[in-house]
Amino acid sequence: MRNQGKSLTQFLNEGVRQGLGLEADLAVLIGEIAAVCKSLSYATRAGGLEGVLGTAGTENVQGETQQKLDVFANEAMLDSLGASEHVAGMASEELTDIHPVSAGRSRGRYLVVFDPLDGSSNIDVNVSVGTIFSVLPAPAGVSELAAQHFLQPGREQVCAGYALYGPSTMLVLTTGNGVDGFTLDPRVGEFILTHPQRRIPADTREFAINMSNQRFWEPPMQRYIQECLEGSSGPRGKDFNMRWVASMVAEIHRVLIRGGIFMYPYDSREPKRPGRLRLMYEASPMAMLVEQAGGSASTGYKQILDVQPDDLHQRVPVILGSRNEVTQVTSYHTQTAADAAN
Ligand SMILES: O=P(O)(O)OC[C@H]1O[C@](O)(COP(=O)(O)O)[C@@H](O)[C@@H]1O
Ligand SMILES: [Mg+2]
Ligand SMILES: [Mg+2]
Repeated sequence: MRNQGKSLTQFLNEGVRQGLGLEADLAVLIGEIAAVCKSLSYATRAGGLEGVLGTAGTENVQGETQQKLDVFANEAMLDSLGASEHVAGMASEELTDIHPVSAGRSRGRYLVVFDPLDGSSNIDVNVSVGTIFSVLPAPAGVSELAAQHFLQPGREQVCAGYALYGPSTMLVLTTGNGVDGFTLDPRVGEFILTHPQRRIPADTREFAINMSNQRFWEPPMQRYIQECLEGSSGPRGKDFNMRWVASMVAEIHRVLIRGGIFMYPYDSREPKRPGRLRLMYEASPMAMLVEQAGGSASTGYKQILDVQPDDLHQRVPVILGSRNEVTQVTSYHTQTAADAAN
């Protein structure tokens, strides 16, 4: 077994001391988020032993069936971060409305938005799941926190990250200074820096998309995937590999480790819904991580981090990962839009 590296606590303390834009109260908040993720890792690991598998028999605001672990993870986040003096309020995939935190004390400086358990269709089949979080500045001097205070574009995030509950548990985060990955050492119960300053290679031969939706995609996406499938004998002149885990956390982790492009594009299954993934607690935090690691994140028409949310649970098309590949897809969108305008 290898020796211990730097712990998350040491890393955060150093970040604050070096004045690299990491404020002391944000560092404390990140430590608090990490602590909840640790407890969720243990719950996920216990699986059937603790009776956490299966559906909860309820639906969330989006009409999706909640798994027991969705509910448990949501409550764990609300309970733990509700006790933080740095949090003014929270919003979650599993809550219809915002969850203000104040109760008799001065309001914290941050809003935390999260997907408490991402990939919940994978829980019962023992495949990787995770927690995605986004930290935004809280408004100063408002008497009552409202949903509109959360509706900030991803560029405003002061921290974004995820915990991945896989063969090992990892915490991957950015505060705007690159992307660092930590592995939970189960022997000491600490997150240890194992993947400092990740960089996503600009080129890739690996794509991730749910191919079962192919007939519902727009022409630029049809073209891009068709060309990937044609491989070395097609216009791209190279063979591609495909992956689909159905846990965004696991897909983005793969992209951060070895490159690739991940897409959940617009599709016409439900025309009023501009995509499957949620902007505020799936797309935006992942887009910040990917951009901070040198990759790119787009809806096809604009950078995800520039999308102004108009609803907490807003959906958005997502195309992110290796920079040159994302550029290839967006160029097809731009071209189609230009052709339609002429
Ligand atoms: O059903 P599909 O198309 O495979 O959807 C998979 C996508 O849905 C999600 O699981 C949605 O997340 P939740 O489990 O938090 O609802 C993403 O992680 C993933 O990319
Ligand atoms: Mg999710
Ligand atoms: Mg979820």
